[in-house]
Amino acid sequence: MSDILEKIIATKKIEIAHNLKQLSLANQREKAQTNNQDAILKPRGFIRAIEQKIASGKAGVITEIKKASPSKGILREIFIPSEIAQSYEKHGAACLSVLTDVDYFQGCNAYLEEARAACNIPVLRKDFIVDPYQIYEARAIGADAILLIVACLELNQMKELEACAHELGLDVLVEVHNGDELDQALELKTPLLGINNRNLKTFEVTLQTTLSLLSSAPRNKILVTESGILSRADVELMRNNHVNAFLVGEAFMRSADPGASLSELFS
Ligand SMILES: O=P(O)(O)OC[C@@H](O)[C@@H](O)c1c[nH]c2ccccc12
Repeated sequence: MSDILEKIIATKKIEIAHNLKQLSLANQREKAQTNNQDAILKPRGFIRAIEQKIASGKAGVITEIKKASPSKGILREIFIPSEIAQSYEKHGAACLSVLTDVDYFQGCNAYLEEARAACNIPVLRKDFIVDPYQIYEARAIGADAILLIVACLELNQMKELEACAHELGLDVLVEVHNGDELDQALELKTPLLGINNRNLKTFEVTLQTTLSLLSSAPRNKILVTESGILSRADVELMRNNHVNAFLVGEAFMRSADPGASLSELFS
């Protein structure tokens, strides 16, 4: 595991222990199950939304709501998740990804709740998930999908977390950085496979990461290229290589009008 990831996970474990004292696992699960019975809060199909965009010949873009990151610091001073969500939806985003990590990304659960309430598209809880508690919590705050990062999980643990998510009706995005991680990710059921172009050890970003793993990914997977998509040339390079799903944050967060930048990048 890389240094920064190790640090984040150590902090995360303290956060989980703290949250468990505020709200028990049983209570968190009950909230999640109550949401599944609610017309507005029940899961919106995350994978389906991406598939529909791709089937209509468009890119399936997961647009991110992220105030800051460990590698770049503050990305956006005036940060209103509900407005950003509406702007993304209006300009054709397939889904949202909302950072809920407090300590390293300046996110929070309320941002996800606000963003989801302001739109009709599915929302991924972008966080560092290492415990089923966080999956119940994700559903309890209205998330439609979760992220599992292979670099910070054992295979058995990952399978357990995936099963927990699926039981709650959550979709799963599994994230890899290299071939070894890809092999592990293929042991999961989810068809949604994210390739992160950011090296978590050096923070170096290269789209080569996605290109180099393409030939190892089975055709039945939906590949999502993640991080460092900044220009139309980047988008074109990916689409020419049949990568049609994208996860983009920084390029939109630095823009005065995130939705307008989405249109510019993908029109
Ligand atoms: O802001 P960018 O370079 O467009 O990247 C978005 C997204 O890929 C990135 O935020 C990310 C990918 N995987 C993560 C895991 C945790 C936190 C953040 C991430």
